[in-house]
Amino acid sequence: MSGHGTPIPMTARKSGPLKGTAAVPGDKSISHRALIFGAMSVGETKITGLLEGQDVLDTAKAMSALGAQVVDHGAGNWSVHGVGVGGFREPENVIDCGNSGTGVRLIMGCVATSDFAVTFTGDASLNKRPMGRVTDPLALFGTKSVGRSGGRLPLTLVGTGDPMPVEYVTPVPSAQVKSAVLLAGLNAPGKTVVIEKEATRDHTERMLRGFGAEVITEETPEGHKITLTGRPELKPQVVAVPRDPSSAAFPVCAALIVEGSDIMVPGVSQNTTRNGLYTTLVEMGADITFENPREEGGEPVADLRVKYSKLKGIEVPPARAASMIDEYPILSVVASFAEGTTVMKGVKELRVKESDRIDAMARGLEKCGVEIEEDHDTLIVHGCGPNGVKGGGTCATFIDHRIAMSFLIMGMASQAPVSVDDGSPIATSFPVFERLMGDLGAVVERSPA
Ligand SMILES: O=C(O)C1=C[C@@H](OP(=O)(O)O)[C@@H](O)[C@H](O)C1
Ligand SMILES: C=C(OP(=O)(O)O)C(=O)O
Repeated sequence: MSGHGTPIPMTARKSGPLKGTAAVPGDKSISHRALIFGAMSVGETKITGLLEGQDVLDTAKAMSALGAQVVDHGAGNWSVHGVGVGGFREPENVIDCGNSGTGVRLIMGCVATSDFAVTFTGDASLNKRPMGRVTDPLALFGTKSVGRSGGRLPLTLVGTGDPMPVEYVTPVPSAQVKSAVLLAGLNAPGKTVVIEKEATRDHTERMLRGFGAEVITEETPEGHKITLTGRPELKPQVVAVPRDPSSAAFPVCAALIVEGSDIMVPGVSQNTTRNGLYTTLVEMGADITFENPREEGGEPVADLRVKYSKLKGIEVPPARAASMIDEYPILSVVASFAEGTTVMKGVKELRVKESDRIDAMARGLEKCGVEIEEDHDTLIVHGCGPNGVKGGGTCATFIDHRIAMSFLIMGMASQAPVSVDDGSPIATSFPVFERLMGDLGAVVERSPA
């Protein structure tokens, strides 16, 4: 099992108006996939703007262990010399995916239909997360797995060299599950079909098409149906990774709650499977203008101008959850500064992320003087409105980058500073968070343990 490094306690204090441009790093979902699809292509894929967060670096290492040649050329420029669909070799060692659910679940998919075994592990957070949601559908191809109780890591997957094509209805809204099945289907004969009741992020479908696979998506009475034709020859691509809307959420939300702020956040995805937070913020009264709409790296993007805003609480439609699943922690911070109540229902998937995010946010918000209500599938935040958020808490982050960043953003607008016990996981998805927020005028610092 990998560790997650020495804890880094951090504190954020009430900050002056935030000003300037926040150019956030590359999209994490697309970065993982660029490396994986590059490794499954025949020839050299060139990637620019790759997110060099630990989650993605762990996927790069895994692709090397499986036989691809992965080269870091510096400044986000990478190349992957792929081995083709069905061309992976048995790794000599355990594959350690660190903190990354996306990494481990997608890589399980892409080795499931190869004729060898792979053992996977991760850090203390990843090793608690459910893997049955991926190993169950992979078993339909003929793949076997043995893990710890509850199907948790460390886990050995015994791939099959003689896979069956599969039709699978996903029982949870999860792009990771959908992607694992489609990746396994790449090396299966015939057509692999995934049906999801609620559409989840569609980067796998878009990018696989870009790499030359036949992927058909259609709306059916059963749900959103994706059909992949197996055993394509994937063709190497030049991938320009767009900026990550889930990382952009942090400076955007900081600017909304820190008085007098006015910032630009360029290149934020408007992909409807990812932009639920931005729709929600506008409904809450956020002053955000979407400038210069265009396409970047195959994704619709816009430059966001964001100004401090007086916000009101709203009820977030549960049907929007998949398109903003990683943004509920920072939304609950914004909701704390709003006037009125924000109701987030249909969010039980948050309980199986890097931490139980409903519990982690609820406990930290209470410590900072915010009144909340929760049940298994719901988080309700009673906004402090004109009274302001007291702050003053030291919040536990449970090896979860989004919990750490959310509470630090809260500290930038609270009456008293907000601390987190460990900001080290921020490096998994947003390694330049401290510098970027500091450059905007935020006061965030490493505090003595
Ligand atoms: O496919 C992906 O890249 C991701 C899917 C989401 O997870 P689920 O598919 O498990 O909801 C999301 O939370 C994660 O950060 C990235
Ligand atoms: C849930 C997340 O990532 P993963 O599932 O890849 O660990 C996230 O980044 O918020």
